[in-house]
Amino acid sequence: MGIVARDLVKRFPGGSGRAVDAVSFEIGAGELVALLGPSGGGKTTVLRILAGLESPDEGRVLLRGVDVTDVRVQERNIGFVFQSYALFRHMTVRENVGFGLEIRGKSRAEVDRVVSELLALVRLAELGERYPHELSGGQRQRVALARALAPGPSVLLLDEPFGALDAKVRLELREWLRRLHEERAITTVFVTHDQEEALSVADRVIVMNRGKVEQIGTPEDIYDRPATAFVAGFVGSINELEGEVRGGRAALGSLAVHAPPGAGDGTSVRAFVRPHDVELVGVTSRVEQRSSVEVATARVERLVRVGWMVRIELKLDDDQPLTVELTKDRVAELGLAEGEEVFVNLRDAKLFVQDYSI
Ligand SMILES: Nc1ncnc2c1ncn2[C@@H]1O[C@H](COP(=O)(O)OP(=O)(O)OP(=O)(O)O)[C@@H](O)[C@H]1O
Repeated sequence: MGIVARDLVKRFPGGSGRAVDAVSFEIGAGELVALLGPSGGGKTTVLRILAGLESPDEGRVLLRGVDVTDVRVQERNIGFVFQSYALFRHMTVRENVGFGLEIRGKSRAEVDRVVSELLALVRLAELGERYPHELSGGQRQRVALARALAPGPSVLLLDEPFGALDAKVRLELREWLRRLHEERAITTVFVTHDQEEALSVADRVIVMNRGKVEQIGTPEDIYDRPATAFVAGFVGSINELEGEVRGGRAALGSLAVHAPPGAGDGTSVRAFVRPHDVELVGVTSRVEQRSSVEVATARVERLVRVGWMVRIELKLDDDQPLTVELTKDRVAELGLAEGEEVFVNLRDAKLFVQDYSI
């Protein structure tokens, strides 16, 4: 096992409760895992406890099978990269990457060899003599990663490593991190509040909220089988509908979907619906027949064009909002316009009765 966190608890003086509340997980050697959650959820604190920068009030940390809870940060053999990990400004790229090796007393030849190898790995071989201010943000983060990798850590911890970069660079670095991981397979944990980043890069995702682990699973588990209402709402959903079980069906305004098993009539339910699970059948005045008994009517409140996608904000008969995303071509084909009435249908919904999920 690469990393084991066992029942970690952390309270901060003056804090209102537990910043980290009985957090346990196991990360396999060579796994790439995302710690995902909203701001203040406890992700950074967990990462700092793994690193040894913070000590837990309770619980243990094991790295490669060894209990390191009481081992100092310098002796944990960990590499870190933080969001704004400042490089040494007066040092070139090569000197920055080699710094950790120099202070460990490695020979000049050894430092040169490792630095060249890492600069090739992070695709910066040509820029070794530059200074940090002569690099782009994305290049600087790659230097920070090379520097973290230089001493040969067994674990790499990244705290929002791409958080400060613009969307395009973030996307490139994500792919690059995935490739780097395929080449090196160092056990890696990265913190992010960006669900897309977590789902597209990680082997597994740990979702945290209010100091607790909500779910641990593969990106598919998290997206397709959310364990809690929090996960369903945080990952991928922008529609939340309320309703109740009636006649064996979950009635969500004028829509109806399968009811959670065992939920009797009158049970209140919350449904989370992905925008692509809403089917927009057509404009009522132009559709001859309802294609299914489950189809409901809704009014188009707003059409928001975002690149080649159009976000369609609907209002159901009972005034609950519902958002659909379609391509521009599909919107043109359907002849959608604000103020029109349309037929909608739900292909899928994640239903929760309090904490109970199906
Ligand atoms: N040094 C500290 N002293 C007091 N409270 C702290 C300290 N560090 C974190 N906290 C509190 O602990 C809770 C968890 O914070 P943490 O930074 O771990 O969350 P996070 O999920 O990483 O959020 P973010 O994405 O905003 O960094 C928050 O309520 C925060 O205010």
